[in-house]
Amino acid sequence: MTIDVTPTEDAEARLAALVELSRRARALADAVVLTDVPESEVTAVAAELAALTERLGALRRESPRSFELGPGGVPRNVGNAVTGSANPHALPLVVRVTPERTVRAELSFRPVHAGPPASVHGGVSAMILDHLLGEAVAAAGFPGVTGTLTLRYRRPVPYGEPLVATAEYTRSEGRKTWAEGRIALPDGTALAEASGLFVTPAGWLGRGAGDETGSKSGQAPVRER
Ligand SMILES: CCCCCCCC/C=C\CCCCCCCC(=O)SCCNC(=O)CCNC(=O)[C@H](O)C(C)(C)COP(=O)(O)OP(=O)(O)OC[C@H]1O[C@@H](n2cnc3c(N)ncnc32)[C@H](O)[C@@H]1OP(=O)(O)O
Repeated sequence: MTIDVTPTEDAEARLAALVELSRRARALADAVVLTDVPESEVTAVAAELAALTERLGALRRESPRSFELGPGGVPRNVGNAVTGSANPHALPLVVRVTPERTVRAELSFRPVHAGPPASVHGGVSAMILDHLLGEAVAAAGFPGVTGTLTLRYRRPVPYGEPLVATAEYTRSEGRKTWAEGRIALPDGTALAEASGLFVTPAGWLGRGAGDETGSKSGQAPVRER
């Protein structure tokens, strides 16, 4: 796990530029899957993209940004595949912890997430629920990695429509913690439901979630077992 020192203002400005780049890359990806322009135009755009990719690759990190402390010591993960504002693959999902320490995210899937006709790929729904259940166990003070994840797909998940994903901690036993969650229509109709078992790696015990010291993280500390 990489923990950066508190960033400077310049680093924040550069991050804001990366967030904007990622936003535009997402719009590009949706345009790619929906475009109906002629082949010559597709080929021309592909050539421009190759040049842009080369420019970005002129200076590369070894791996995407991971957990780090943002301004005020608040942990963030801007490179994450689900929540990362600086990752074009991410929705990005904005997860809120409720006063009851359950978690909730409002989301809308995009054309790039298509699976069966007019609906979202089941693996994409699973990815979202995996993350949300992981947030729920972390919010309860039992952060961990996914051991098992079980999905029940009740109805097709549409893209382009407002949806709500929620999850909550259910129980804990030693280093194992269980959680449940669902993706639903705004009226609460469940479309996909998940239950999962998360395991706290032994090396995480006694530490704060999101930082090495347990201080200033703004997250629940890893609970005593
Ligand atoms: C410094 C603190 C930092 C905290 C930071 C947290 C911040 C949180 C903030 C924001 C939330 C973010 C949310 C993220 C969500 C996304 C999650 C993912 O996508 S995770 C990627 C996919 N999952 C993997 O890659 C796991 C790969 N597997 C492993 O690493 C190991 O297998 C691991 C850790 C799961 C288990 O390894 P062992 O060596 O610790 O396990 P052993 O000691 O054998 O088992 C302990 C107990 O767990 C059970 N167990 C182990 N693995 C299991 C499994 N896969 N399924 C069911 N049970 C399992 C065992 O049966 C045992 O149970 P018995 O104590 O005997 O009752």
